[in-house]
Amino acid sequence: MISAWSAADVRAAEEPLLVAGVPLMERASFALATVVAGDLRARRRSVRGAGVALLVGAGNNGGDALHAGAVLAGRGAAVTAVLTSERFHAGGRAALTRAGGRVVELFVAPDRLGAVVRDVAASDGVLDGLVGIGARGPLRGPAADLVTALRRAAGETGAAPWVVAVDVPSGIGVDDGAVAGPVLPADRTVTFGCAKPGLLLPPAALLAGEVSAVDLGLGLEGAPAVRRLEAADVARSWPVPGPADHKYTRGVVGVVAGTATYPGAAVLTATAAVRAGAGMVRYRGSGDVGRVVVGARPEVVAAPGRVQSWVVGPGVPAGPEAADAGADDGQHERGRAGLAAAAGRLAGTAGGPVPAVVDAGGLDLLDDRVPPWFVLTPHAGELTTLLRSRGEDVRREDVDAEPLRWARRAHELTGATVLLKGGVTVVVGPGGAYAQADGPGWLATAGAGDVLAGVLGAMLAARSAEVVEHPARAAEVAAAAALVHGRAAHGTNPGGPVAALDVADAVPREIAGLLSS
Ligand SMILES: NC(=O)C1=CN([C@@H]2O[C@H](COP(=O)(O)OP(=O)(O)OC[C@H]3O[C@@H](n4cnc5c(N)ncnc54)[C@H](O)[C@@H]3O)[C@@H](O)[C@H]2O)[C@@H](O)CC1
Ligand SMILES: [K+]
Repeated sequence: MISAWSAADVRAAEEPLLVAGVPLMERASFALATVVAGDLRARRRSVRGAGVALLVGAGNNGGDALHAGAVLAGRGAAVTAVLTSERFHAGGRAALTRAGGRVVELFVAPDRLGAVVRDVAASDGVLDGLVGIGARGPLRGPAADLVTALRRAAGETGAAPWVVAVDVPSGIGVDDGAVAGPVLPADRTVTFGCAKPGLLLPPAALLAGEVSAVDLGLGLEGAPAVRRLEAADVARSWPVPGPADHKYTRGVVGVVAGTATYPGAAVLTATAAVRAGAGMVRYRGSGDVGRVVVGARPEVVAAPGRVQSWVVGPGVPAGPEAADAGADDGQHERGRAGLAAAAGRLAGTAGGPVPAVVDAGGLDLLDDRVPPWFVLTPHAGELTTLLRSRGEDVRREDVDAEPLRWARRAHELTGATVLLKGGVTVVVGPGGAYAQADGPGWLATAGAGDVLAGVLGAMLAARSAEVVEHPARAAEVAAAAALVHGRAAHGTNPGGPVAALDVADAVPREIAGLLSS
């Protein structure tokens, strides 16, 4: 698991160590230099003679870059620091100069920007130490001008140098992942003490490259702001069936999905649930769709009975007009019944509440407040509609710009656990926030969301009572489903296009791989 703490939590954890005289900057900058030296060796065989540019801001982030630059200069690199502010880390500058590095004071000669940009762009490696966790708002002043000019140069020539971000790519929203101004995209981020939320959250996470954390022994306490599950976390909590298990202990998934015109979503959802290890999949939607589903997956039972998680809505049209016009094949009514059962409100039926996955058209069927063991799985457009229906003045662009904020708002407004689909999937529930980046861009294809809903339905059914009793678990299970789904997409055709049904078909092999590694 990767855990990210807020800037304030990191500062609070650093404080006692600094008071005790622990040389945190020395440790951080030496580790940074070691990583950069490794990259330079991998890219051009040797550190000696490599051209390294340091982009240096006013604070300790610039100090880290200067000290790391001094270490690299000591190993024979040709290091140039570009100072963007009249304030800079004096000790770092002195160390760099002693080691033979050069300093360019961009802040006293802004007219040199063009020449500086050419030199930086031609270097073998760039360390971005403009701002770190002390940043206030988007980059401004000479730092912003420099990054803007470097981005423009990269756009014009198509050639961008290797960029290592110091602690974070300068200018990202450290705590919220926002990108409100110019940011130099990094190939790698070397982060200190622990990951920061902005390194996991979109859109900033997409600018961080590969993230490596340097352990500073910070002793962070309390819950992290954002987590990211890794394969081992998912494997550790996977309910591997034992000899005493049977289909009801494995979990039965009830599915209401698709319409007669669009039965594919139902096939994909049911297939994914079967493939993810459901004890049984019960199709509870319209009869016409049910025949298609059973034709595709003979394991599916199209009859009433016990259900341990519901999946409601994939491929079901949204909007009351659809139901009025009969275009929903009566799926809205069946979906409502499934959700009432999941909430434990269905009169006359045995069994208590069970988890539910609510997707696409199912999102229209929700009461104002729903239990936290309901996992809503909207994409950004659907989340916008959901939020607007509850009085929020929000546009799709706002959700794209701040996915965590708006997923959290939807959680607060509905009470549900919210899984916001995207290149990075964000999950917010009573158990906290997760950000998963497991799937390739190729996964953005029709039907992929139906497969995710089926995988999540099976995973919730297997943990049905546990999730209802401890709803904080719902977010973790949802994040785990995103991981399985994303990795299955990689697995089905590494580096190339994927089809949704192929992703579902790759799920069993992916789970076996997780469990055996
Ligand atoms: N506190 C510590 O003990 C450690 C801190 N470390 C480094 O120190 C960093 C934090 O240092 P600081 O607190 O000095 O803060 P930063 O270096 O992140 O930046 C703050 C400085 O940048 C300027 N600034 C703020 N917002 C700006 C903006 N939007 N545009 C342009 N300039 C802006 C401010 O004038 C301020 O002087 C961490 O990110 C990390 O790199 C590491 O050396 C590890 C130890
Ligand atoms: K930085």
